Amino acid sequence: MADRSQNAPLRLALVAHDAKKDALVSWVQAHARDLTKAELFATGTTGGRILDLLPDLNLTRLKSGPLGGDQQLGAMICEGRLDGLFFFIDPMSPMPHDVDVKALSRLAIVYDLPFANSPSTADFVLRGLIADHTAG
Ligand SMILES: O=C(CO)COP(=O)(O)O
Repeated sequence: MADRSQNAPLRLALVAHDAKKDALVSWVQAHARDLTKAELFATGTTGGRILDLLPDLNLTRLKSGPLGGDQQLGAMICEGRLDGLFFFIDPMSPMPHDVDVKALSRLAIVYDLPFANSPSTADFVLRGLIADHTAG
């Protein structure tokens, strides 16, 4: 994780493809207590779905994924402005913006950013990030 003050909130990105949005929203709801303390960034439609349910979260909505939101998050990764990426990818449907999906995933790997693609992995990644953050 980037070297930051223990008091600074975790900066987490939330993204889900349409078939996975329900799963991500449920996951966010289940972890709302922890996520309330974080600074959240989401692609446009995903962020809207989350804020419909949890309007008090500190969440910044970026462009929709296919309109550049994935690339905005990629830029944030390059600039060291994210501590984790929760990207629930739909492995069953072809995506017209597959290049953006690949680019975002690739940058998460290039920069060794904690990166979760499913609810069970997301549980572990969030727990690890919080433990690491608390340990300072
Ligand atoms: O397509 C996405 C990620 O590749 C997600 O974008 P939306 O949250 O705008 O649907």
